Amino acid sequence: MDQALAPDLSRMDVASPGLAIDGLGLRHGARVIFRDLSMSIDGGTFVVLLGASGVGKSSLLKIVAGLSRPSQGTVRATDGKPLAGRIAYMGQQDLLYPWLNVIENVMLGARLRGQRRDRDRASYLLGRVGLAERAQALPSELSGGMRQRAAIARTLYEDRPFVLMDEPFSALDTFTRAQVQDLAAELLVGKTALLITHDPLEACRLGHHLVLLSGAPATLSAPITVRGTTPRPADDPDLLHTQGHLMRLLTEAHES
Ligand SMILES: Nc1ncnc2c1ncn2[C@@H]1O[C@H](COP(=O)(O)OP(=O)(O)OP(=O)(O)O)[C@@H](O)[C@H]1O
Repeated sequence: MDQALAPDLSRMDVASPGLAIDGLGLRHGARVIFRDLSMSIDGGTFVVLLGASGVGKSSLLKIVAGLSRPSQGTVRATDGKPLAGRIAYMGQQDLLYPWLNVIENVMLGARLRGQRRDRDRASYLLGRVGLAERAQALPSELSGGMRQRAAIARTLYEDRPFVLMDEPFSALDTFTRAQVQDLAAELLVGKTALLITHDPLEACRLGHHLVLLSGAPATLSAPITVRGTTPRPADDPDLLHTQGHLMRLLTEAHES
């Protein structure tokens, strides 16, 4: 890729605001998924949320994204402005439009908002996720991992101050996963990000702070802070130490 074509994707001149999650509760029928969850995320920090399957992580992320309503509590941006329109959200389903090719899917947000589409930026991102050759393909012609990479490119294309991602790299092979993690760490510098993963290594490579959701009703752990700049190498001693600690906490949460 010609570097002259690379847009300035990691603008750091304006730091993103933070997020204030206050007293969130959620129930489905008689079942309380969580109650009174609170968390502050400083502007420009990358928080990773982990926890057992079914504990409520996606539900929490959807509430933060404004896609579902909590039974109680609030989510606010720390600059006091509305969150609506400032969030890039990538759910577990890629939600690619089947009738649009890959590059049109990447630029979908601009199309839906009636904005000018930045084809250079979309091409650059597709190159970085290894899909340059598949820009004209339809989603049905892609593998699961390729579809996920297209969805990641679409999320990063949005260039929003708040980025929420639900297991964005789960379908990727080990090598591609590390590459796309590196890209996310690079492009999300300065953004306020909340990412869900089941992979402790991924959490430790990318997160400034790691938070566990566990129990029924679920509660949030105190944040675990990982030292060093991201993306951390997989053999970084601080990373390995934190990964071991995290594994112990996840095992304890599973057994309790
Ligand atoms: N619309 C719904 N109606 C009823 N129950 C729901 C609904 N959505 C989610 N749940 C339940 O809420 C709980 C939390 O689901 P959620 O998808 O948030 O879990 P998760 O931690 O993200 O799981 P996973 O890691 O498997 O994605 C689950 O027990 C699920 O069955």
